[in-house]
Formats: sequence, structure tokens, C-alpha cells
Amino acid sequence: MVGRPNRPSALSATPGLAPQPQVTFSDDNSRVSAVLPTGESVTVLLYGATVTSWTDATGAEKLWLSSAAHLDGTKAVRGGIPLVFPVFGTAPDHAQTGKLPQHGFARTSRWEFLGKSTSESAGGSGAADLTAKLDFGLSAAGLDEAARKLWPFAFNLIYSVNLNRESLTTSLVVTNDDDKAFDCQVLMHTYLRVKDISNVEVLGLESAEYVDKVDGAKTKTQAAAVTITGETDRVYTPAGEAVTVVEGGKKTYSVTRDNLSNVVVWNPWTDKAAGMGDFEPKDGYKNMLCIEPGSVSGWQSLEPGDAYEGAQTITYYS
Ligand SMILES: O=P(O)(O)OC[C@H]1O[C@H](O)[C@H](O)[C@@H](O)[C@@H]1O
Repeated sequence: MVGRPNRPSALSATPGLAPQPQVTFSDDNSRVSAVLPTGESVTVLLYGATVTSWTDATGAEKLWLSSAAHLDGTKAVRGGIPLVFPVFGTAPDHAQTGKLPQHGFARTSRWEFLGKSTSESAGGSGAADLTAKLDFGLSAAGLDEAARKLWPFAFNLIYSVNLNRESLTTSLVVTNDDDKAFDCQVLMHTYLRVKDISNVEVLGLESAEYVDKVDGAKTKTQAAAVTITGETDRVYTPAGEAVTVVEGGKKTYSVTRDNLSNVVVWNPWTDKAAGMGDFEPKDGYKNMLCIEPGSVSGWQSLEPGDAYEGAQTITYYS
């Protein structure tokens, strides 16, 4: 057999032209990665279409992933960006989704890798402006029988993960392919990596209403910047589209929402982290903060043929 190097090349070889740096894509049966010529990278597990890693050019990880996370398709991934669909938490009183497990089935289903592409931003000058795009799909045919029975609708999900030098954008399009209407909720459960949660402030939620899930689901109004000093689990409905994470007085991330009206802020703190078998190290709650853009305080009601799209863009500042 004639051997062919299967290591992907990072250089294109157009005859007569200097080689242009390219995005390096790789995929196997379980995950897909893209690496920009400048070094930034993203990895997506087909199980759940879960982003498990996003690094900057130096290889520094921007997402938190538990060292005990199950990456073998036996349990939703603890860390990265799990996708929540079609129900956030559980909704026992909601007829269509009431029997589904916590956060639905998108994060525990195996998605199909639909394809990859590279684009250059307008006015870009080459490698520095490349965006790598990975697309994933899930429809009723991709669900296991149990999930199909619990949510018996024909649907189509397209999840796109876009990586450029400064940011990661994830967007989800939900299409109703059924002849009946269905309700759904959508959320991107992003685990941001932080150095020390005690130095973190979240800006952009001042004066927003929120439901405090650790205080009897009371509705409250955020007075000032959010700081995390204990278990925190809040569903905000902010007026603005961006929240900013500041650490030690320095802006480290901004998270911008497109057509997602809520943002959940979650940190399990000591006791809850101790109670989760897949949360390691146990003091890892100090190094993570979930900022979860979603549409979860009501329902997206999709008529047959209708589609809904929501997206987040996370930008980091080093
Ligand atoms: O343990 P999981 O099912 O992954 O859920 C983790 C967390 O997700 C969201 O942030 C919810 O608001 C929390 O109530 C929940 O504890």
C-alpha cells in the first residue's frame, strides 16, 4: 500500500504563489478540532456537540472542564459548553417537556458533523483574519428511543461553532419539521475559566431582574456588579445584550447574546461541587463561572416550518 502522510498540512500549496497559512482541521469518530494558523483552537465532542476546549494562541484554556468529566458518551460533560435543549432544568408542569431529564437531550445525544469551512473577514489581510466554522446537526432520527418517546416531535437542530483570533461564537438554529407546534427552551451552558472566583465581578446585569434559584425562586433586582461569595444560581433577564467578566479589575471576557433574552449565572460553590461525582478537583469551583446565555424564562413556540435562532459570542481579553 502506498503510504500517504495523514498529518494535515497547515500550508496550502498553490503553484506560483507563496503558501498561505491555513486552518488545520482534524476529526475522528468522536471529536472535531480546528486550529488557526496563529494557534487559537477549538475542540467539539460529537457527544452533545459539546465544546470541550477553546484555547488562545499560547495554548491557554478559556473554558473550565472538570478532570472527572465523562467524555465517553455516558453522561453530559461537566464543563466546556454543554447545549441545553428543549428544556432548561426540568419542567414537570409543562405538558410537552415535563418528562424529559434535566436540561433535555441535546447534551446527551450524539450529533452529526456536517462540515467545516474557513472564511476571511472583509478587508482582512490574510491569516490574522481567518474564521474557522464547524457545523453539527441533530434531528429526531439521531435520538435514542427513550428521548424520542419523551419528546415525539420532528425537529432539526444546526449548531455552528465559529472560531477567530479574539472570540468564539456558537449559534443554534431550531426548526420545527413537524405538523404540530412545539415549545422549546435553548441555553448554552458555558463554563468560563477564571483564575480566582473571589476576584471576579460580572458587569452588565445591574438593575436586571432575576430569579434566585437558591432562594426559593424569588424574583429580585440586581443592585450592583455581581460577585460570587457562595452557591449562585440565577436566571437574569437583562436589558442589554452583553455581560462583561472582570477579574482583579481587568476585563477578561465579554459574552454577547443574539436573540437570547436570558443569562444564567451559576457557581456551585463548596457543597454542591462536593456532591457532584463528576466535578473535580473539588475546589475547581474557584476556577470557573458559568455564564449561560439562553431563552429559558418562557418558551419558544414554533409552528410547523418555523425556525428560531440564538447565538452567543464570547470574546477574551488577555
Ligand atoms: O448538573 P447539571 O444538570 O449539569 O446542571 C448544572 C446547573 O445548570 C444550570 O446552571 C442550572 O441553573 C443549575 O440549577 C444547575 O445546577
